[in-house]
Amino acid sequence: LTVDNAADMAVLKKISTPVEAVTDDLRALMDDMLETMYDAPGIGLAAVQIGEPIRVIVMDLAREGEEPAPRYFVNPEILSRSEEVLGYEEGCLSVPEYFDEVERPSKVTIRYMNYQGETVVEEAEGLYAVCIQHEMDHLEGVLFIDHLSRLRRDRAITKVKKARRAA
Ligand SMILES: O=C(O)C[C@@H](Cc1ccccc1)[C@H](O)SCc1ccccc1
Ligand SMILES: [Zn+2]
Repeated sequence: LTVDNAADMAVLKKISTPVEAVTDDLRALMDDMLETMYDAPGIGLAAVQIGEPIRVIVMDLAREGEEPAPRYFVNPEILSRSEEVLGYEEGCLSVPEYFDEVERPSKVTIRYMNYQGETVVEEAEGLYAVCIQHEMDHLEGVLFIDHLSRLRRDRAITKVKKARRAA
C-alpha cells in the first residue's frame, strides 16, 4: 500500500468524485478496502489510497484484542468544526516512515451515507475526529504533510523519496 512510484503520488493529489449510490459493488469495494487497511495495518483508509479516487472511507478504531468495529463513510461532509484544536502525531500509509504533529479541530460534526446507504449525522471527537479529518483530507488530495511548515514538509518528502529508492 505504500506509494511506490510518482504515479501514485499524482493519484493521491486528485480530488475524489462523489458516489452515485451505495450498491452491492460499492459494498464489495469497501470490504476489500477494510481488508487492505487491516493488513497495512491502519485505522483508516480512503479509496484514493488504493487508486480509486471516489469519496469513500473505511475505518476501525478498535484496539488490539477488542472486537473489530468497522465503519463505512460514503460521500462524507463536515457540517461544523470546533474552535478548539487538538495536536496529534500523525502518520500516513501513503507517506511511509514519516510522523509529525498535526493540529486539527478536536470535534467535528459529519454527515455521510453508511454501509446500507442511509444518511447519518454524527459528532466525532478524539481519535475518531483526527482520523476522519485525515481521511477526508485524502478525498481533497491533501496529505497530512501539507499541513506542516515548508521545512518539515520538505524533510518528509526527502525521506519518502529515500525510502522509495531503498525499497
Ligand atoms: O494513511 C491513512 O489514511 C491511514 C492512517 C490514518 C490515520 C493517520 C493519523 C492519525 C489517525 C489515523 C493510518 O491508519 S496510519 C496508522 C495509525 C495507526 C494507529 C493510530 C494512528 C495511525
Ligand atoms: Zn493518510
